[in-house]
This record gives sequence, C-alpha cells and structure tokens, in this order.
Amino acid sequence: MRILPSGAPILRADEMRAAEQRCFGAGVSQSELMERASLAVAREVARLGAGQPALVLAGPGNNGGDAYGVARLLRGWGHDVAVAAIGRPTSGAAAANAAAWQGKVESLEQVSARPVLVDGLFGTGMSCALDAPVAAHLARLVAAASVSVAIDIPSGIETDTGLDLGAPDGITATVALGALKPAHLLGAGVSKCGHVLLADIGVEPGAIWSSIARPRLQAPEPQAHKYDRGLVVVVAGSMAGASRLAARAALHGGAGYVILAAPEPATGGPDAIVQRTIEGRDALAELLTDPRIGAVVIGPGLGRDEAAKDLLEAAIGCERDLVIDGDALSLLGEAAAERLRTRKAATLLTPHAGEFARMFDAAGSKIEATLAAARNSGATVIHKGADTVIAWAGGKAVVASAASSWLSTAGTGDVLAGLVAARHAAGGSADEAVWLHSRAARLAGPAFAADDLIGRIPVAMGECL
Ligand SMILES: NC(=O)C1=CN([C@@H]2O[C@H](COP(=O)(O)OP(=O)(O)OC[C@H]3O[C@@H](n4cnc5c(N)ncnc54)[C@H](O)[C@@H]3O)[C@@H](O)[C@H]2O)[C@@H](O)CC1
Ligand SMILES: Nc1ncnc2c1ncn2[C@@H]1O[C@H](COP(=O)(O)OP(=O)(O)O)[C@@H](O)[C@H]1O
Ligand SMILES: [K+]
Repeated sequence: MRILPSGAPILRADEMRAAEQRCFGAGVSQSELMERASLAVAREVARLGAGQPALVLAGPGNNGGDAYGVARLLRGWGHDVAVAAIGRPTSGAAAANAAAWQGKVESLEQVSARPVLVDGLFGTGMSCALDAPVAAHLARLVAAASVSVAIDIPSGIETDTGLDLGAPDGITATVALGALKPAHLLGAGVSKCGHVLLADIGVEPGAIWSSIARPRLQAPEPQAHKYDRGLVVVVAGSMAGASRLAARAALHGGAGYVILAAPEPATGGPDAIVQRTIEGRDALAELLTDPRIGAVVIGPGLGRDEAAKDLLEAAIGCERDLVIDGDALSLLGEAAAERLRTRKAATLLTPHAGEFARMFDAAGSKIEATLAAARNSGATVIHKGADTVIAWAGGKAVVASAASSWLSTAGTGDVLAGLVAARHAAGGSADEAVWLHSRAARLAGPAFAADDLIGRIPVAMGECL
C-alpha cells in the first residue's frame, strides 16, 4: 500500500461534510463539486484500466452520484462502460448525474464481471454493515476484475474507524476525494484500500490530523559537541538484549552520547555506549539529576518485578524527558494517566495495542482513542501497529500506515523506543522517529532481525538531510 501524497490532511465524515458546506458557501455548486470528483476518479480509472471494458457500480447516495459521472465521462472518452446499481439517487447533483446516464442500468445480482471495476456503491455516508448479498456480489466482481478502483473509500469500511463492514479484498486503488479519511489509514482500511491516491477537488480541508511525511533533518552544527546532539540514558532491566537494542538505536538515531544504565555491568558492544552500573532506585534517581540528559528510555526488557517497579518510580519522579515503553507501560497499567499527568518534564509513550489497552480506553477510532490518552496523561502517545497513530495532548495527530509488515518481529519496538529518545533529545518530534523506523524497515527488505534495522537508520536519516 502507498499513500500519495504523504503529509496529507485527514478528515472524519462530519468534518468532510462541513468542508463541503464551506465550499458551497464560497459559491461552488454541488454539481460542480461532484463533477470534479467524477473527473478525478475517471482519470485514474482511464489510466489504470488502460482502455479495457469497465463496470461502474453506483449506489443510492452521492458516492453513486460520483459513479454515474465517472461512467458518463469514461464513455465520452470512448471507453466501453456498463453500469450496475443498488437503488437510485433521488435528489441533488447525484440524481441529476443518474438521470444524465444514457445507458442501461443492470442489477448488482445479475451483472457480469468486467476487467475494470469502479466501486461507487457507498462512501462516507455508509451507516451500517453491507447486506451480505451485496458484499458477496461486490467481492465477486472485484475478484474477477484485473483492476478495481474505489470512489472515495471502498464500500464496506467505516469512514471514521476503518472497521470492516463487509468491504471486498483486492481493490487496486482508492481515490480519496478532497482529504484522506481515517478509513484510508486505520484498521481494515490498511489492507482493503489498495494504493490511496488523494484527489484535490478544491475543498479546503483545514485539518489538524495528517498522514505521516518525510521529516527534514539538519546535520549537526559546525561547532557541535556530543552533548549538543542529545544525551540519552537507557535504563536496563532483566532482559539485557532489549535495552541494548534501544541504546544502539539511540546512537544510530543521532544521539551524541548514550548511557546504558544497568543493574549489572553489561556485555556486548558497541563500545561507544557508555555503561553505567546502577544499584537500585536511588542510584538511578541520582544519575537522572544530570540536566544535560535530553531523554531517558525505560521499559525495553525492564521486567515487571519489584526491582523493575523501583526503577520505574525513579524514572517517573525525575525531571528529565522520558520515553516509556514495553514492561514499564504494563506496570503503569490503568494508573498511567493519573501517574503521568503531574510530571514536570515531557513524557512519550510507545504502546502496542495490548499495552495501550492495559492503560487506556481503546474503544472506537484508534485516532480518537490515542488523542484521548494523550489528553488525559499529558503525554505524547505513539500507538504502534500496522496503523501507528501519534497523538499529542494539544489535539494534533499523525497517522503512519504502509509500514513494512516485516516489522512484526521481536525487538523492533525496542529499536523504536531508542530512536524516539534520540530524535526527541535532538529537538525532533515523535513522528520523525516513526518515519525513520518505517523507512529503515523498507531499506532492510524482507525477514530482517531487529538488529539489522539499526544500521539502516543512518541511511534513512541521509534521505532527510
Ligand atoms: N464530501 C464531499 O466533499 C464530496 C462528497 N462526494 C461523495 O459523496 C459521498 C458521500 O455521500 P453520501 O453522504 O450521500 O453517502 P453515500 O453515497 O456513501 O451513501 C449514502 C446512502 O447509502 C445509504 N446507506 C448507507 N449505508 C448503507 C448500507 N450499509 N446499506 C445500504 N444502504 C446504505 C444511505 O441511506 C444513503 O442513501 C462521498 O463518499 C463522496 O463519494 C463527492 O460527490 C464530492 C465531494
Ligand atoms: N504488521 C505490521 N505492519 C507494520 N508495522 C508493524 C507491524 N507489526 C508491528 N509493526 C511495528 O513494529 C514495531 C513492533 O513493536 P513491539 O510490538 O513493541 O515489538 P517488541 O516489543 O518485540 O519490540 C512497532 O513499531 C510496530 O508499529
Ligand atoms: K465507494
């Protein structure tokens, strides 16, 4: 899956309707807006379909209205086009587009498949699951087509959550109209939308959520010294490998100085990591008084025993910016928001879905749930997965889909925690780290180990200089 362009605005269904109303308020007619949508989709269908016979499916709402427009435009350009419909638009520009279609309208049940399929059954107005027979016919027609293009969103995905409500597998591309919707990036949408192409239809989105974009990084200043570059402390626990991965990722993520604070002298390189033996809570608290520390990482391989709890207390109580991952998140559990809200320094959390659910309410949209967690805890929350959502307490959210699924291997989260700390200590933001992590995974190719990811981080950084 690819999303083009990156860094694009994301709007919920109600926000999209409001943006559309603002567009009407500015003097654009409904039929003009629908024609722009139809034209954007028809161009992509013509490009991807390469002149093969097309079947356009039209629903009863405005998504169907767009579909009739697509059929008319394609036929006007000389394509062989058939239309099949569910219901019929009864008002506005959609009804006018349906009336303007001069060809036959077949039923979904009886229509034969064609090499090119355009899905204009339902868009952002879909309110409940597709009827099973409708879902089955749509799946049949998509499976039999060699190219299928969804108008705005594939029919059968909930716009605001990405919940699967009967959408087909195998859509080649989705043309998002005016803005991305959460469904393009969350949940089932990640695999059901195919490539996502955003069409500018002249609607001003005014969004504060966006898809992730490549960051811009700066090389160190000419006079830089190691402490300017960011000092990162990684607190180790019972599983030494995890914290070593985080420390190495911090080093290659651009930190100028990395300390691995371990209960016992650690073995294994690289030698550039400064090893510090800390015996318990007080020793850690003392280490963390150093004002040069830009970020502390606690959680990777920490364990969940009494010693781990003690170290976590010292970290939470310190006045340094703190990245909390893995076991430390599970130790915080339901108390997370309350414990973190009063911290004097910044906190960044990197939970996967299981850790998130132990701390916060995970119901509903992943964007909304992650924003609520950020608001309640005062932390920046990086809610990982195939659809990673980064949310800030102030209401901003960035979504990173389309990461390599080879990331689903042990230790990649530890690497991310170290990378988040390095970029934060260097004055960068959490989404910067997520982009670099995802890019490093692409560069590592298939079946990499978490260790292999680390060497690719500088290469990914090189693409951002
Ligand atoms: N918002 C915008 O800026 C634009 C929107 N446009 C199109 O308008 C779409 C939204 O249009 P609508 O709000 O009319 O919504 P839809 O066309 O997505 O669907 C609404 C219709 O489907 C019915 N329906 C909903 N769920 C159903 C289900 N599960 N089973 C059977 N029937 C169901 C509803 O009763 C209603 O008749 C967008 O996705 C896009 O394609 C474009 O025309 C242009 C611009
Ligand atoms: N299927 C997937 N597609 C894309 N990214 C994934 C997928 N599965 C996991 N990831 C990413 O890999 C990392 C795994 O982190 P985590 O679950 O904490 O692993 P660990 O604890 O083993 O280090 C996260 O950055 C997550 O977003
Ligand atoms: K659709």
